[in-house]
Amino acid sequence: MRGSAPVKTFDELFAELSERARTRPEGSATAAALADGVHAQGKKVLEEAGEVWIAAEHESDERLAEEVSQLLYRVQVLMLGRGLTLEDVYKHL
Ligand SMILES: N=c1c2ncn([C@@H]3O[C@H](COP(=O)(O)OP(=O)(O)OP(=O)(O)O)[C@@H](O)[C@H]3O)c2ncn1[C@@H]1O[C@H](COP(=O)(O)O)[C@@H](O)[C@H]1O
Repeated sequence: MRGSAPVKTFDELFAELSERARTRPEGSATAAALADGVHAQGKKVLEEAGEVWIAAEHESDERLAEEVSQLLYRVQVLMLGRGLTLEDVYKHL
């Protein structure tokens, strides 16, 4: 995640990634991750979850926050890969 980017919410990121999924612009990390398929998207979720765990036990608050942001990103990519909406998830909260 780019540290100097303006702050955005979970919903705002999902809207941005949904647009990337729709338009698939060249150079988009999201478009590439979506093209990789659900198996690869799931592996990324697991990888980032492991990094969150390690950061929680051994690293700074800032590193942990960065890893959590990447996990949230990877979860959103997986949701888009499977065609889930935020509402599909929020109804279970
Ligand atoms: N928040 C993120 C974000 N978090 C992580 N990543 C991607 O995940 C990569 C880092 O993941 P890893 O730790 O797995 O990295 P790595 O395995 O060492 O490197 P890779 O070979 O996977 O790139 C970054 O290089 C990005 O490609 C993200 N890519 C995009 N976003 C946001 O998504 C939006 C759309 O981005 P684009 O799709 O690139 O336009 C923008 O707001 C971005 O800030």
